[in-house]
Amino acid sequence: MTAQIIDGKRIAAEVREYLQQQTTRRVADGKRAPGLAVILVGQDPASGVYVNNKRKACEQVGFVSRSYDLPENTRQDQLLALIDELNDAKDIDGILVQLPLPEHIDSASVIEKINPDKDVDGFHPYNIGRLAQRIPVLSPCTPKGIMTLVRSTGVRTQGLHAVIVGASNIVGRPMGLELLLAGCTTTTCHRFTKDLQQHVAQADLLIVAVGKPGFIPGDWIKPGAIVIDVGINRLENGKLVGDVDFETAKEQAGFITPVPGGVGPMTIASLLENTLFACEQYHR
Ligand SMILES: Nc1nc(=O)c2c([nH]1)NC[C@@H]1CN(c3ccc(C(=O)N[C@@H](CCC(=O)O)C(=O)O)cc3)C=[N+]21
Repeated sequence: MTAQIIDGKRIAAEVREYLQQQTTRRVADGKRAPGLAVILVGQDPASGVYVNNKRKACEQVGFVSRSYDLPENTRQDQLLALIDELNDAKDIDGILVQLPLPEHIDSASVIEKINPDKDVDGFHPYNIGRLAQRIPVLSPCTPKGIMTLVRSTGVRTQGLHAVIVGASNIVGRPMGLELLLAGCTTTTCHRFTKDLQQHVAQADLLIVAVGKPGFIPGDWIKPGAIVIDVGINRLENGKLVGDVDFETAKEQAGFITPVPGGVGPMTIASLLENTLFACEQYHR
């Protein structure tokens, strides 16, 4: 069996097309375009690439993007003051602070400072709490994008056994909530999980977000499973690979996302969806 490739790049482009139409309509109606502020602290090269992709995507759909590139030695109180200013800015609907932040800044305090109505990353405890209670919400972009990718397969999610490998704040744990709400039976595996292989083998839907190249070998995967690879690992030869061994996995899976061109572009499309949602809900 050879898996169908879930083309995240194409699906993300379709989402952006829709958002662009909505934005054009808003502007034609005399309303302002959605505005996103993107804050990057320090010079991490990978973060730089992602942040530029976000800014480009914003402009492409007609949103206004405001960029803040702050030096590595920015103090926490300076960053909090900037967030305060953006919380009050009438033309800004979304505030994104790229993670990870430098060691001397406490990310939790920064995330909690963002007005939950402008928290387009969906990381604020208020929004995570709302997600847990199934109240419509700004939800974390990567899990949100993954739900769009899973829906694109046409497979009904109710009753599937979903196994998530990785329990981070930004992917694994909110992913578990999304899948639970979609009617899956969910298992979340993490560094202390015993016999990971046995859990992976049970997965009708497998989500892997650990950040280790080729961490899941193809022969662990249940035949016909939907496999979503969140990892983005750059090898020494410059090649980008996921956490799943793609070549062997595609012989087992029913559907699989590639890296690059899978979850990454969808994460950005979901960020734009959240920004339009924030604009329409809260700052008409
Ligand atoms: N506050 C915050 N929000 C985030 O959403 C956030 C973050 N911090 N920190 C880092 C992670 C990672 N992330 C990606 C976004 C796009 C691609 C992406 O466009 N990937 C391309 C390849 C990009 C490349 O060439 O390196 C692809 O998979 O095809 C990847 C990763 C968002 N994150």
